[in-house]
Amino acid sequence: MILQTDTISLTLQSNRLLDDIALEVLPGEVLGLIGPNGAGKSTLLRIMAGLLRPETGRVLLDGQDLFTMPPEERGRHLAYLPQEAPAAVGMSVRDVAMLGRLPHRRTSSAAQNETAVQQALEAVGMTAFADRSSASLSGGERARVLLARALAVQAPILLADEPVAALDPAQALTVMDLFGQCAVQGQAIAVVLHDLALAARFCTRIAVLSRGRIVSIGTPADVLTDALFAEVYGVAVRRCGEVAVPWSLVSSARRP
Ligand SMILES: Nc1ncnc2c1ncn2[C@@H]1O[C@H](COP(=O)(O)OP(=O)(O)OP(=O)(O)O)[C@@H](O)[C@H]1O
Repeated sequence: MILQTDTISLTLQSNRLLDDIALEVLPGEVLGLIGPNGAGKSTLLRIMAGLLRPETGRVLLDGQDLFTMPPEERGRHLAYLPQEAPAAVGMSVRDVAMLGRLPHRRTSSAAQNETAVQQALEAVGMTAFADRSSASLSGGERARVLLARALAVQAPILLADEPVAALDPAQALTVMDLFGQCAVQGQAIAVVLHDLALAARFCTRIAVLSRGRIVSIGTPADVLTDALFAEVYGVAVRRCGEVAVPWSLVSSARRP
């Protein structure tokens, strides 16, 4: 399945949050969405997930307007991992992951749902935690359970908002590698990241948002240039091999 945004714009409280965003997420790719704080990444992802209506423009799923689709059908096609989620008090880790199966409640058997949840918990290394209260988890463990909930949907499109922000380097690598495997199996993945080294390593394409506009899109090598770091983030970088390390501020006045 292909997810497209067709020149999306959104203004809230006189703020132009998104401006003419035309983007597509293709099967087999991990599309990284990067950009400074407040650039509009989460807002864009929420619109792409059908959780927020754009002011103008459309979101198309294989050519069909996402907002005309029955919510359960949309939920089977698109899995969304939010940047933050309230603690699921009173629910076990397995229960939280099972929430990912809600869009399938009329179309899948209990055994299919159970298998999907088991596979998702295993993929994020949380099988041993299945019976634990989700409220008792560490921040990184909670993030992995939320990812398991999204994986349990088994949707052709996965939209993940900062899925590795709370993870240690080994867990972050594991999750990004998992996204790569999902893409190889044909899923279309869009992921918001602040870790540009991980974006460079694992994303097949990167789109850069700044002040609600896409200012650059392409392969990591094409996009993550020194000029981009200076223009968009206002930082100078030093190169350690292939990795660009933010080193000093160049112009705080240019930052959003
Ligand atoms: N309901 C709203 N009304 C007005 N402004 C809003 C609203 N929701 C979000 N914004 C603003 O829109 C901008 C984009 O927010 P968004 O969360 O999409 O940014 P982001 O790129 O994901 O940032 P971050 O990297 O900090 O998570 C921010 O300046 C935010 O304050």
